[in-house]
Amino acid sequence: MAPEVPSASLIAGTAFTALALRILYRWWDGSNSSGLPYPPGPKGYPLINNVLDVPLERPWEGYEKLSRQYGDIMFLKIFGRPMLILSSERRVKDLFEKQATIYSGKPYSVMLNDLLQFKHFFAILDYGASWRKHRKAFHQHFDSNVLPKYHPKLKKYTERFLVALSEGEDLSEASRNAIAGLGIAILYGVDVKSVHDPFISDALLIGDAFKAAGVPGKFLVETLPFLRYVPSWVQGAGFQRWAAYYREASLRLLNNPFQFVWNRHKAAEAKECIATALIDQFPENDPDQLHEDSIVARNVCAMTHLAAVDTTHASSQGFFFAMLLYPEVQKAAQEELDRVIGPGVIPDINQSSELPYINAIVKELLRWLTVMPLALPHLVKEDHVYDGYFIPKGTIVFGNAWAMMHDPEVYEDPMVFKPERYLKDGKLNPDAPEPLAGFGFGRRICPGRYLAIEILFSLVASTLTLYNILPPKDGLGNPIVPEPRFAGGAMMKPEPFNAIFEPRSAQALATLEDIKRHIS
Ligand code: HEM
Repeated sequence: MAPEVPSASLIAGTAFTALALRILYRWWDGSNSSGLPYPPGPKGYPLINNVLDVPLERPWEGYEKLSRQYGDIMFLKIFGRPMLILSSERRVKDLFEKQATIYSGKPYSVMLNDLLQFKHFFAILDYGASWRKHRKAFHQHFDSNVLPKYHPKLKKYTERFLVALSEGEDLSEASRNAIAGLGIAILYGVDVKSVHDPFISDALLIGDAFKAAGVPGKFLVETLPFLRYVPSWVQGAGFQRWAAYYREASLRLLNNPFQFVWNRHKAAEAKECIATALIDQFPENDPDQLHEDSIVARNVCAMTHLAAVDTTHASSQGFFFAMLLYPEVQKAAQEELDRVIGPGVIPDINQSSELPYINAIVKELLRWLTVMPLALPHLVKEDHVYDGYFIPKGTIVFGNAWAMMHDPEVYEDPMVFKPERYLKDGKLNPDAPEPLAGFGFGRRICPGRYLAIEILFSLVASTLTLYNILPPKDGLGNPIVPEPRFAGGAMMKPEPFNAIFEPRSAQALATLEDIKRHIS
């Protein structure tokens, strides 16, 4: 008997089911409309795809392990959202650099942009005309050729740090005060002495929120955006209450310091700084343009404030921690300082080229403690075919900076802190790899990297000139050397630790006394 002709509704039902199954299968098996495969990656499950493959704790290490199996370009999907992990210089160059027009977007984050309202000063997260204006301002104020004008301030805040150590202040707080104080002075021309000053405290608060929100997979609302409409009183909507708390600080950070300087500048009472330089460029006779430029200027200051402090502070903590674990590195550095500059004499930042070992310590610090191990994600702006693979528009791309800077093929004994790897015949080796992946990639590379390196150089050189950095002792007088343990969400830094700062010599004490006399 001939089979019955299916009714119209049966056809529609069957077609719908077939289509749904096909979509599900594609989601699952990795095929796509281009006919080309996605880059290799773990298979995952229908609907949730690779959710179970995503490492939430120390994700950089988890992805590095996965990439040993799947390769240096690895593709995953999270609830249908494509994600790419690049783990080698070659892949980073090919995509972030050579295809920069496609690979320089920033993913839209519901938590960051909408719930925390960071979108105001994260207009920079977009990749368009507005971003170019922001980026131009960053270059104008942070390229290496303009840094000398900040050197007197760098010296002043470094000296405050050295004195704080001599007075037994908490190491982490002292270095944060110095770095944040320097940032505020450069940006807003204001001298703050403590992280408890409201000029700084909002930035620290926002930094905490940013670090939490930056962990991929931390908030379900990123994957299921409709959750943003759930009212905060609903059971399980703790993320709404969390966001409301930080939202207020984000608006204060954006507006208050800048407005304060603008008002003072109008009264001719502001000190010269980046904010006043930006204000001076405002087109007074074009209200629309003035409005737009004033938003960019606020964003530039707030964004820099936020981007500079926690990162550089985490790196500085990495240095003090490394000195406890590697006393021989400390000795070698002090030998160079005493020989080239003289005992108890703090080198000027302009003498940097005479101190290859100190420079090598800074390089090794940036590699060993990769503060931003997965840097920050980029977004693919259009479909792209690369090396026979299809990479769809909307893919979120991470460069695994940690994996690149701990690749044993490039850095022998990658877990060991070894400045010598950058030296040859007592000089910096021009053929040694540059460990800069921790500053991100391509057109989005950190514009503050030159300043960060100068701050670190200044802290390293001056501290080692004046102090021996020693582990604390137990009741029997035995040194307690900390375990090399690093805390990390989106950012990596050593777990809290203690260190003793012992003035190295009579000359060092005399220098400290001299600083105390002239410091303001
Ligand atoms: C050790 C210290 C620092 C580290 C490890 C660091 C790292 C990074 C990373 C990984 C990115 C993302 C790059 C990308 O998307 O590919 C970034 C962006 C940025 N950094 Fe830094 N940074 C540091 C210090 C600073 C300082 C001192 C400043 C300011 C003076 C600064 C300002 C910025 C800004 C404005 C961006 C956003 C650039 C954009 O999206 O176009 N950073 N940084």
